[in-house]
Amino acid sequence: MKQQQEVVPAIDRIAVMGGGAWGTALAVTAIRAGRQVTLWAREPEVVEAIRTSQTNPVFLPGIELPPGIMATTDLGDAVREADAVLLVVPSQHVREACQALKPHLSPRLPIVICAKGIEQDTGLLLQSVLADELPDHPVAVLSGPTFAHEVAAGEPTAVTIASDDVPTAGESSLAARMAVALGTQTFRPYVADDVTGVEVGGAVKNVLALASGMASGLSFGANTRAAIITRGLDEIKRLSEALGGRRDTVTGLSGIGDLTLTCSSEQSRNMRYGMGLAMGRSAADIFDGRPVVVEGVENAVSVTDLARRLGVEMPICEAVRAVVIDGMPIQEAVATLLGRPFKAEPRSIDLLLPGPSDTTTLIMEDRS
Ligand SMILES: NC(=O)C1=CN([C@@H]2O[C@H](COP(=O)(O)OP(=O)(O)OC[C@H]3O[C@@H](n4cnc5c(N)ncnc54)[C@H](OP(=O)(O)O)[C@@H]3O)[C@@H](O)[C@H]2O)C=CC1
Ligand SMILES: O=C(CO)COP(=O)(O)O
Repeated sequence: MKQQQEVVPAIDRIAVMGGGAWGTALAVTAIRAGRQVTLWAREPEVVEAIRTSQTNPVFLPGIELPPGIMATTDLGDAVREADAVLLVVPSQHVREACQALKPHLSPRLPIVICAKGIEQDTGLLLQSVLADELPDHPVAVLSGPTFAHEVAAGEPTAVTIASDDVPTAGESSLAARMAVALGTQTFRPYVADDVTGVEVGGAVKNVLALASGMASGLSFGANTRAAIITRGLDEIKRLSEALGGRRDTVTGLSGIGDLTLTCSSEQSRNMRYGMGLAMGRSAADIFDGRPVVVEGVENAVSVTDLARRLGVEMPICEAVRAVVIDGMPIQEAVATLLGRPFKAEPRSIDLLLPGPSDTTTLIMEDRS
């Protein structure tokens, strides 16, 4: 008997869950790509502003939104007609967002994780949070070097979209279909299948950006930043491999791409937060009292908890945790980091290095 082939519908109607900077920028992108877009936001004032003035002054000030974004505070309305949902709430709220979404979703509606992080209470990647809460829904992850303002302004940007569904003959993977749905001349998705590697890159780079910001705040220059990026990439690679991610994913947009971006620009909230802390400023002062997500703070805990459990060494992330969670003075954290025994690069090579008792104690200069 001839088997009937499943017809996979094109993705045209997109629901965006989250009216922050990134959710709004992705809604703009989807409109530019010719999609129908409904954006759900918690805040009635965000919805009102998008409807009446085509702006989101709370989270994306200075950007005029294109016409066509339907905004709502009603989740059911947002996803009723959708062909796919972009999940763009902060990482620690992904589980509750899935629980809220669940009663409104049609069967097998694809979900695209656009947040970057690891759940603190469980140490789970967000794909596993979705597997817990929405097990019957295909999942993709969108990540990469993407400051929301630049994306919304239409500046050329490249991203990774990953899904690990195995396409059968004549079908494309979810990641490939999402790439077609969202891609434009200025927003260029690259398709991948290493969901774990892509997720780990996005979660860990936020913690490393705090370190880069702290270094800048201490007036350390380009050498220190390059060291943080390079050795930080090694931390991403180790954690990713321990979780089953592919080795070469770190060289892509969601790895070195996003890490370089976030560790090098004060547009990054994580980098700015680290800088501010090193200059003795409070969180409220750093962001002028605005509601801003700094993923690296909670993720300093989730990343290092997970790494400890897996026996993966992540010294820069550990130093960031010591500062932002345990209150260690930044100078002391830097001294601890630099005072470790010397290491081989790459770690796999067999070099006879002196043990800790032979290692000279490095004295940090006081730069305050
Ligand atoms: N901004 C960027 O350039 C990029 C951000 N990302 C990632 O996107 C995610 C969202 O960040 P971003 O949009 O920038 O953050 P914003 O700070 O701009 O906004 C966060 C949004 O999430 C909402 N929110 C907070 N808690 C909940 C919750 N429990 N349920 C539902 N919504 C909630 C906020 O609403 P409320 O004000 O009511 O709390 C707000 O609308 C993060 O994981 C970030 O790392 C990824 C790439 C680029
Ligand atoms: O993820 C981002 C860029 O890719 C945004 O970084 P911040 O959250 O540090 O602003």
